[in-house]
This record gives sequence, structure tokens and C-alpha cells, in this order.
Amino acid sequence: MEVGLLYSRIRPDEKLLLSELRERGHEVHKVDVRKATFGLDAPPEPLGDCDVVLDRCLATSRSKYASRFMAHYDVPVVNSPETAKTCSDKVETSLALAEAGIPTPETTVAFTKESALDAIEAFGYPCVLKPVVGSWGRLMAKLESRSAAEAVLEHKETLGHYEHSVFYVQQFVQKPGRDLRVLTVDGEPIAAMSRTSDHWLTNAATGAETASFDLDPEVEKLAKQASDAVGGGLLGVDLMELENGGYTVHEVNHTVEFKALNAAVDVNVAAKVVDWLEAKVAAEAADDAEADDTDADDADADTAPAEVGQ
Ligand SMILES: Nc1ncnc2c1ncn2[C@@H]1O[C@H](COP(=O)(O)OP(=O)(O)OP(=O)(O)O)[C@@H](O)[C@H]1O
Repeated sequence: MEVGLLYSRIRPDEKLLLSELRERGHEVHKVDVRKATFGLDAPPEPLGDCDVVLDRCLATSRSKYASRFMAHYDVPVVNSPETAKTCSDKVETSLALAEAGIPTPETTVAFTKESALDAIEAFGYPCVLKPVVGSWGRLMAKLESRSAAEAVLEHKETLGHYEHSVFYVQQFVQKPGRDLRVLTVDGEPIAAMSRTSDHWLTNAATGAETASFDLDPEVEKLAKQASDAVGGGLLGVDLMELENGGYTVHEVNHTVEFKALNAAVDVNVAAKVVDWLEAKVAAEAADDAEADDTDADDADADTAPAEVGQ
């Protein structure tokens, strides 16, 4: 198959994917989104001929628009623009999870620092303030007191980008020093790991210790539901274990990194992802062939009465 790769930096994750794709003899076209341009009529060369395009852009805005353009050109893209739109924004993600009835931390959104402080006080301390867009745990604050909350809110309002005047306040979940990451393809888990740290931020990017996690049916079910809720694709579903049992889903990542997962588990993650891509492309080709057959049958049916009459 011909695979397009939209990127701005080739991380170890992309390297794993690229070598797996090339080892299997697939042709890969890398497109640096910093150099490409996207018009309304035709896709940048050679993406139009690709069987599938992988959006691996680092920047949220690039990822959102680049995947939207691919869909506009009718080029199959992973992940879909709908998924990118939902996952790249924590408000959208929380709403999608809540609408699907998936347990997710209690969250309140406010638009001024005064109403944000009201929301924070209603949660009590500690609670969490997150930027609506961003990853790797950056600019997340665990608020331990009213005075800390006031200071952070003032900094955000005065110094922050306009996105920082959407205040996303969340209950602090008393997790057991770790959270869980499940990598899924259209809801099917490929592998899972726990990420443990003494710090309250336990994502791998902050240096947490990773270990393979044996999926239980509940995590598997929630990962599938969370994937469906955001539109499916190649996703990293993040969950926390609750003190009284059960889980809560706090994030779904759409341009998911899997280098740490690959190192933690006994699964060749890139190989599983490429298996899924191959199956996806084959299914799409079969659908297209069926549609062509149906069109041909319809054309025969259209001409049949005339033939009979002759
Ligand atoms: N409500 C919460 N209560 C307690 N801990 C939390 C809460 N939300 C997030 N965390 C911790 O903070 C870490 C980062 O959170 P989150 O995934 O929301 O941020 P992020 O910047 O989008 O990170 P990434 O994109 O790398 O997953 C999580 O791995 C988890 O350990």
C-alpha cells in the first residue's frame, strides 16, 4: 500500500512505524507540514494517491486542519478530523465521554478568573486546573489552597494565551500513584501499561516508570467505549483507578506516542498498528469494489428495459 505520513518532527514513534511499513514493502511518502501547502482543490503531491495518510503532526492546530484537508480531498486519514477535533480539546473530550456515559473526572469550565475561583472553591482542595489544549502534563496545576488558586488564575489571565481564559477545573482523583494507558485501534486494545510516579503527574513524558498492564474486562470495555465516543482510530486511552474500585477515563490522545509503551510491553506495537492499517485499507478497497459492482449492476438494470423492448 501507499502510505502518507504528515509530520513536523520524526520522533522515535514515527521511526518505529516507518521501519515496520518499509520492512513490509509499503511505499511511504513523508510530508513535512511546515513545508506543504493545502489548497481547496487538490491534495499536495503525492498524498492524493495514498491508500491512507497518517496524521502525526505534533501541533494540535496542524493536526486538526491537516486531517480535515485530507477528508476534504477524500483521502483516508488516521485519525479522522472529527476524532482530532474532539481529542485535541479537553472540553470536547470531557463532553464526548460524559455524553457516552463513560466515567470521567468531574469537571467544570469557567470563562473568567472570578467564576473559575468559584468552581475551584466548590471542588475544594486539592483540585486540578488544566489547559484545554496541550499535552505531556504541561501547564497543569494541582491547586492546594485558595491563595495558590488566585495566583495561578491571575498568571493565566495576565500572561496566558487566549485559550488560557477557558478555565478547565477538575476534581483531584486520588489515584494509587499511577495511571493507565491503553493503546487502541478502533477500540481494540493493542497493549496497555501503567505509569507510576511519586509526582501527581504520572504521564510517561514527565519521567514516570512504566510497566506492562494486564487488561481486565472493565478496562477493555471502557477503552472501547472511549474510543467509540471520540470517533475511533489509533488512540491512547488514559484511565485512573479509583480508590473504591472502578476506573475513570481522563484523556484520549489522538496523535498518540507509543515508544514508552513499546518498551514496556511484550508486544511489537508498531507491527500491530501496521496490521490494523493494512486491514483498514483492504476493507476500504473491498467496499470500493462492491460499490463499483453495484454501479455496474444499476447501469445494466437501467439499460435492460430498452434491450427487452428491441
Ligand atoms: N483529575 C486528576 N486527578 C489526579 N491526577 C490527574 C488528574 N488529571 C490528570 N492527572 C494526572 O496528570 C497526568 C497528565 O494528565 P493529562 O493526561 O490530563 O494531561 P496531558 O497534558 O494531556 O498529558 P498527555 O497528553 O501526555 O497524556 C495524568 O497522567 C495523571 O497522572
